Amino acid sequence: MRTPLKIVLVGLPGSGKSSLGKQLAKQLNFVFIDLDHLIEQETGKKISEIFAEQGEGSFRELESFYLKKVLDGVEGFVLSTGGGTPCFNDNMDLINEKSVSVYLDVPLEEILRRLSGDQIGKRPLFAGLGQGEVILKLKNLLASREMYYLQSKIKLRGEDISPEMLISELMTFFRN
Ligand SMILES: Nc1ncnc2c1ncn2[C@@H]1O[C@H](COP(=O)(O)OP(=O)(O)O)[C@@H](O)[C@H]1O
Ligand SMILES: O=C(O)C1=C[C@@H](OP(=O)(O)O)[C@@H](O)[C@H](O)C1
Ligand SMILES: [Mg+2]
Repeated sequence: MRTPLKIVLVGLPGSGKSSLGKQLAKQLNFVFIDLDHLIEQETGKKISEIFAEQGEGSFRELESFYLKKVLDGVEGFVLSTGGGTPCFNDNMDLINEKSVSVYLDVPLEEILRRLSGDQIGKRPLFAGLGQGEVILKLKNLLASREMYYLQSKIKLRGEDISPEMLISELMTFFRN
């Protein structure tokens, strides 16, 4: 595999971008960047506070700004985006121009299992929703976002996508 690289993970909330990104970066000895975490660090505010105080529009502007900054930076990183990142402004085009994009396509039932409990409260898009409403929200998000996710260079489907699976797909991608 040609290294170093820029690897960007995309997918629905709960698909495992943040968790898998961290593990993948460790295995590849790359820098790990979580876009939400970076925004929180740079603004000194939680994502939920930005949504509540400034609205989603402001969050999307911040998200595009920091995405561009990371993509323009030095190679050798894994970037975990937020679920909406590829779907606003020209973000998906930029991601594909500057990196190897990977779509984590996890079945909705599995995402629903993962997003129960404390995980919902951390995600403003799901705040205050009951179980039935969460599945409806996920279905709606997938319907409107899949067209962006599917533009990814690598697509992985499964309930438990491991760093090893991803590394194997990356090697195939670069062989072809
Ligand atoms: N492969 C997996 N199997 C089971 N649970 C997982 C897996 N990957 C992530 N999770 C759990 O699902 C939740 C959401 O994962 P996270 O990495 O934050 O997703 P994302 O960043 O895509 O929203 C977390 O509680 C995490 O521990
Ligand atoms: O899907 C979305 O629009 C969002 C997903 C979140 O990230 P995760 O996908 O890591 O939950 C975070 O960026 C923000 O709450 C908005
Ligand atoms: Mg995340």
